[in-house]
Amino acid sequence: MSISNHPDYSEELQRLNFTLDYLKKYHSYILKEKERIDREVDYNTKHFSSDNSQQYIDLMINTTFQSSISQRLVNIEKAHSKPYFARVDFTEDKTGKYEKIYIGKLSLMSEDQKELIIVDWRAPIANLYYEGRLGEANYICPEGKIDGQINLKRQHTIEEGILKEFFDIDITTNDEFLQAYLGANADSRLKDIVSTIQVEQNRIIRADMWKPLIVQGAAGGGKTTIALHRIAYLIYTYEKSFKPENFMIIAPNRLFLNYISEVLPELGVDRVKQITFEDFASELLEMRFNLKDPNEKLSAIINSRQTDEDIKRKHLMMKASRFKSSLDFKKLIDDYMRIVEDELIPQEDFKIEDFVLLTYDEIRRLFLKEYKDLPMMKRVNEIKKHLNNRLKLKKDSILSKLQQDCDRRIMSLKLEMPDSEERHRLIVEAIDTKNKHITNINSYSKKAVKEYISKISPLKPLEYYKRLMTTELFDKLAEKYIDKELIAFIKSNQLELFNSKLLEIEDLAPLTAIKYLVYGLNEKIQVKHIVIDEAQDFSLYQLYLLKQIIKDSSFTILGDLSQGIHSYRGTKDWNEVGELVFGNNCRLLFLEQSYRTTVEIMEAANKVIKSLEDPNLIPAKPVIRHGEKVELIIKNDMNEIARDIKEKLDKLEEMGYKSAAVICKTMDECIELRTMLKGLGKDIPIISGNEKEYKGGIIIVPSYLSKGLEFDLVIIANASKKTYTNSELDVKLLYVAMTRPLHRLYIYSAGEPLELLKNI
Ligand SMILES: Nc1ncnc2c1ncn2[C@@H]1O[C@H](COP(=O)(O)OP(=O)(O)OP(=O)(O)O)[C@@H](O)[C@H]1O
Repeated sequence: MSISNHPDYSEELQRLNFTLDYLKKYHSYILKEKERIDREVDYNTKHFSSDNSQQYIDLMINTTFQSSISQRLVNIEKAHSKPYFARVDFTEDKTGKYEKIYIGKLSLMSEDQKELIIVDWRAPIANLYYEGRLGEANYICPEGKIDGQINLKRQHTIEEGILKEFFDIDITTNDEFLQAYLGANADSRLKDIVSTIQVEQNRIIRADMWKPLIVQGAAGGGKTTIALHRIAYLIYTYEKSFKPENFMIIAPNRLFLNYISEVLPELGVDRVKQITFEDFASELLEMRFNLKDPNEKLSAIINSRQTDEDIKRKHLMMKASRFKSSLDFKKLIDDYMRIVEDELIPQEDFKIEDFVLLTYDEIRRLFLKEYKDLPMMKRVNEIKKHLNNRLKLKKDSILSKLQQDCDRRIMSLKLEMPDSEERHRLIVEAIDTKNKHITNINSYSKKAVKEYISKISPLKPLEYYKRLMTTELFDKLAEKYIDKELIAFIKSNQLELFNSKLLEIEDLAPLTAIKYLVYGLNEKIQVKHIVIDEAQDFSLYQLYLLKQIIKDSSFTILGDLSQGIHSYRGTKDWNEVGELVFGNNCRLLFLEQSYRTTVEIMEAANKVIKSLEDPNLIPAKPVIRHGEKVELIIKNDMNEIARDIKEKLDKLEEMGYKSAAVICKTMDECIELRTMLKGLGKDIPIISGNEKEYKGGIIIVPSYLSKGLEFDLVIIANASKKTYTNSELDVKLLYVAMTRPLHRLYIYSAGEPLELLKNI
């Protein structure tokens, strides 16, 4: 039925036109306001006088206002094309008031401030749309729980300000809206999902900010999307207490950051810190470094063409990585820092001439006990204050003691010796000696503290780390955790890295810990809530460190253990994270439903991951969206496969798809296949992980770099027995690759395929 025949059509049309008119009026009002503020800021900046404190305050307020009004203007402009996406009619039990709530991405009040024309999706009342069903419902707002009845739930499709469709629903689950959304093609950027957020996702978005939250989410469960919506929600809810700059999302690489870059602006939020762990560590360390590509290690581990020597080295590499990522390594660093701490203060009293002002024991007590909670160099600052105070306090009494000693000496000379030249000489000598002491003390006291403190010479964090990792000290401290072979391997590997002026990702947590313990945190860092995506690849040490150093910050940690392809250094069990990082004071929530792909593809991927028989790896439940069966195509060699892939990709548009990825296990295989395809006249770029932007279209990508991304169609280039094994890592890589497509999955095999694929 055409919507124009719907009994409510004219009401809905009228409402839309009214809203659009109102938005236009509001837009020109805000624009005028913005122009006024711009003029004021401009005037105050040009005529700024540092003596005028009121002017300074006005300027500060107006500049803050300037940026929020600009954001508001952008949001209003965006709302012109789609001012709202849903309506909920709600009758409040207590007052009997019947409200028609239109939900959009921003809130809009009527001029008299009496009516909400659009309610922001993040407002408490909007929760009715996400969680409530027709009939009895309630929502929680600052005034408490509001009970009532939902009389209508309606979804609207509005494009460019034109009402295309609307339909009524009960629960916001697997409805037509969601189906239409999921059936669409993959973009080169992740998109917002405000109109189709599901109940399990909504609970994560709206969970209490102050309780650390860990989310185990299936592939395609919406973790990344939800992480960004949660940030937008928290910024809205805590608008009065925090600025967007206080929120930070840590993502695996810059390509991924680019992929997610449009969601927050779409949600009307900007200035949120979006960063990789490497870049954040660089900010914390206040230093630049060259990082060895972590994927190089992974490539070496997963390379299928290996000699016995390679295999031995690979095992050592994994063990070394696991140790350097563990909390045992944290303990080792703590032990080391205790040695550093012990050596830092000079083993001498603080004195002037022979007068002891503060004993070494007293200084040591201040350093190790009194100020033990401060970073070492901050403790030194406190000690400096003590030394200065003690000097001020004691100097006069030292001087008067010298005077008294001298007077006493003169008196006794006078009593004991007859007046003689000798007595005169001795008296003059006593006075000279006293005066010399006084001059010495006066001049030395000016620099005494400085001199004492200058004997404290801390190294730079990297120097401390090098000292530990390349000397006997490491053998001594590490022997209680690991064997000699591993100690030797770690040291020689570390030396190689230092000689090439490189660090590896496992070095960043210990280095940052050293910096933090010796110097403290960069004070410009003002993060209050940290969201970590793909957190399964974070080590316990990394998570522990973030929790330790950003003390009053709260956390949302999202990941999927089934995709833990760096599990030799990453996390294998969320309960362990909960216990060891958060002392069990956290919530663990699950996203079991997968929205990305079809039932057919998800079922095939589940069969693969289930082969690991790990109870921590929970299979994903696909949303009911059917598609073509997964095709396993066996060819004789890669040349045949390349020819077939070319044919498929040539038909991409014909099949109605926009994006496709050819996924190989390793980078070497990508390069090989690319050359073959080029020889066939098909030039496809390879994603190497260093790109700053993903432009969509067709790409070749190694399995480990495809994580987090999605494509309409995916081709796994070669899942033969020779390429993949049944090892945990290989199975997870295959699982990651298989869960990237939205619509179609082809798996090729040169020769016999991996056994566990045979029954898909
Ligand atoms: N409620 C929803 N409504 C519409 N689309 C959704 C919903 N939830 C997730 N999606 C879509 O599902 C896809 C997967 O989302 P996302 O990439 O956030 O998941 P993920 O859990 O991070 O996946 P992975 O771990 O596999 O990388 C995206 O296209 C996203 O838009």
